[in-house]
Amino acid sequence: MDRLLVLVRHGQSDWNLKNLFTGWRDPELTEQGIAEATAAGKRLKALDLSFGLAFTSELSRAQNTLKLILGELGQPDLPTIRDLALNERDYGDLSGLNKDDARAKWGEDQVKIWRRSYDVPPPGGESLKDTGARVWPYYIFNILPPVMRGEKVIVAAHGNSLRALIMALEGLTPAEILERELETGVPIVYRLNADTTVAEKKVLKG
Ligand SMILES: O=C(O)[C@@H](CO)OP(=O)(O)O
Repeated sequence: MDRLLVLVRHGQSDWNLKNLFTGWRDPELTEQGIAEATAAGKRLKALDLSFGLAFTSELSRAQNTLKLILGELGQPDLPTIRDLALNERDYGDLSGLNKDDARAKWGEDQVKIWRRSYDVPPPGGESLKDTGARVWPYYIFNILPPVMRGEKVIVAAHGNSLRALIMALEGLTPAEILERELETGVPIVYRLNADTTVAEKKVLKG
């Protein structure tokens, strides 16, 4: 049975372009982001992939990325479940601030800790661990069952909500996840073993 799971971070958003902490704020895709999502759809189509079910967050950059991908695949009406559990990590008080301005104010090291450490939350926001505490149960109870039934699932979400998922899926340590970056609009294709571990992983870069 093909236990297929595709994870894709949304295409470039307006706030990615402006270098602003985004979190739960809801900017649109840029033209480049639209092109990235379209290209992601074409790459999945070139592999002859089609899906039985899609998941996305409550944020429009992820929803619109999914829509563009499904359009390319000729599956615009694919059943899609949206859930807050897949939203980006909440950046709290940093949301809306420029990342370079934050480095100038608090220092490179502190900003890296807020952005990439496992368990240090930014003021008023979530750490990656906090994000994992909502993403991972959602994965186990909602996403994994259809994957294991062979329904072929695509998840369009966010840099940090997907890093939290990937950490558990690939069994990465806090030190390993610190260095893991996800590019916008690049699908990661997983095939799972019968025991839910990863059998195969392919990153679909252009
Ligand atoms: O701003 C954000 O919400 C995220 C993703 O774009 O940024 P970072 O790379 O700092 O985690």
